[in-house]
Amino acid sequence: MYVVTGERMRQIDRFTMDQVGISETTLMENAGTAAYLQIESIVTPESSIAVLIGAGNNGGDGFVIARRLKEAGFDTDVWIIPPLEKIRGTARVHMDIFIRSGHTFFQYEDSQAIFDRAISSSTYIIDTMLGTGVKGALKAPYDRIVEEVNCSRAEVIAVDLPSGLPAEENEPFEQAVKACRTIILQAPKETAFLYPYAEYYGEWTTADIGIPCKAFEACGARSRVRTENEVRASLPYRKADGHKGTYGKGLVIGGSEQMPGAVSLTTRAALRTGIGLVTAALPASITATVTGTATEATCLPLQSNQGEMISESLTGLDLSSYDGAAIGPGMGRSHPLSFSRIFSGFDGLVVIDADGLYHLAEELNAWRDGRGGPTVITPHPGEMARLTGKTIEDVEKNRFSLSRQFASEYKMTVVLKGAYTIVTTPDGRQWVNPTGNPGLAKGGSGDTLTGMILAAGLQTDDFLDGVLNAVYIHGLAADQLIHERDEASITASDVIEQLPFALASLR
Ligand SMILES: NC(=O)C1=CN([C@@H]2O[C@H](COP(=O)(O)OP(=O)(O)OC[C@H]3O[C@@H](n4cnc5c(N)ncnc54)[C@H](O)[C@@H]3O)[C@@H](O)[C@H]2O)[C@@H](O)CC1
Ligand SMILES: Nc1ncnc2c1ncn2[C@@H]1O[C@H](COP(=O)(O)OP(=O)(O)O)[C@@H](O)[C@H]1O
Ligand SMILES: [K+]
Repeated sequence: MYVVTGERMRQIDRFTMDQVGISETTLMENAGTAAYLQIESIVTPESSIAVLIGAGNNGGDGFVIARRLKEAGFDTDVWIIPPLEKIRGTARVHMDIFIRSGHTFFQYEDSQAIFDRAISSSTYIIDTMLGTGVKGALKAPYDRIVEEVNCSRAEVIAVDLPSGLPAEENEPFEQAVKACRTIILQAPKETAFLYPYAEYYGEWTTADIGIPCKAFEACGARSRVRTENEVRASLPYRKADGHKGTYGKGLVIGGSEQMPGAVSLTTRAALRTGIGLVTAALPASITATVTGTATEATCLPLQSNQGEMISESLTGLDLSSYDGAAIGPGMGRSHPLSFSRIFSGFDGLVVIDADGLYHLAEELNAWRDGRGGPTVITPHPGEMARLTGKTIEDVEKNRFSLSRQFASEYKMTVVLKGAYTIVTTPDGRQWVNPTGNPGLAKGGSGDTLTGMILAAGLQTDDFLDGVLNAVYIHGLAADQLIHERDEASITASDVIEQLPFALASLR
């Protein structure tokens, strides 16, 4: 499933019409019919339905939906919001089909008092006023109507986009329909995965309107949602004759006297994700904490000062016997640490997280040319802000484009965490992760993910599959936990102990 901007969707529509040869009239018929079939399965025969139609093609979809609802015998009132002469092109074609099929409509400008009553007495409102063509703040009368729709008790079903909401990131908006559900046409738009926009969609589904995959590829769509099927298909199996070396030997570098638990979580998560062997490189004074909780791990005690590892202990590390390393969880920030030097001659997977990202930000230029092996960074929005010199607000407003810029500039795979984590490769491919819940918004969740990424990345032929699977399964484990437990009380340790079940559910 692709994720698009409004502009990309327009290019894809145009390609489908001009190069594939499916006319706009057919696409609109498909869109309206696909949306109708979903609406029909939600509404009941007793429902009273109001379809609100705008001037553009979103309104055109509305005419098809309204025609199908009326033909099926549903109690449906159709409200055309703009003056009739504003409805042109393909939307006009479908308006004429609607009229020639013998159906009637109301015009908002002639009967505002009746409109107000209809809005307050309808059980369902179908919002086909504005879609991806919305520009700037809502003009009259849409501003007033959106307010009224949002105050009504009706269940609001938006088509493609809640009217007024932009399709892509970093677009300001003041007002939009707050839908209970949104039926998104063909491909989710970026804002379905960005807050606060995402709240306006309510629950959403997609409706296939017949646009071929080729149109997405030809128009350069590069963002997708990671699906469960893709995770299942790329999940590694244990070979009958496999041994511990087959599944990766990983080094977790981190921990401090102030934060001994982080490296323990990372190590345990790596073990539960199937790594063959894991070693924790950490200040000598905290080895007992880690071995006490991750019995299966081996330790590499490092020299420290004031409870934190020092530069000399890192430069002395011999990485030659490891397939990959994760660095950063709980390591502290008191002493300057340079990673570029220790990893420059290492061609294994490197995952950088937490305090590791603080040290990385101090020497970013040294990473511009990439390394021999893949580098994955896992910033939360605060860490991404520091890495990019932006504010957290800027990061949250530009999650797709900033990830892409950073991944390309520093040749790293960026896992920008948060609700709907986005994974971006240096060549600009992007995946939105659909799993996870606010139960994960708790200290230790990120440390867990880091261990999972290291372990999963060492077990797949392409490390990227491992990264995407780890992000998906981390969220899936948390989603499974909240079936029976309260979201607020799940911990990172619970997530780690759920991993065997989450993995089993994907086999
Ligand atoms: N192009 C295609 O092939 C298809 C498009 N489809 C539908 O078409 C939609 C996009 O159609 P359009 O590009 O016509 O755009 P819209 O239908 O979103 O709206 C454009 C209209 O809204 C008005 N408008 C824009 N900003 C406004 C504001 N701030 N306040 C008040 N009015 C405003 C414009 O003057 C214009 O009349 C999609 O969201 C989808 O629902 C579907 O029919 C499927 C096929
Ligand atoms: N609201 C949410 N919905 C889904 N996932 C979330 C949500 N909040 C946090 N997460 C996930 O939880 C993890 C938190 O990581 P991070 O902030 O680094 O935690 P810590 O540093 O405390 O270990 C990330 O994987 C993030 O995507
Ligand atoms: K709409």
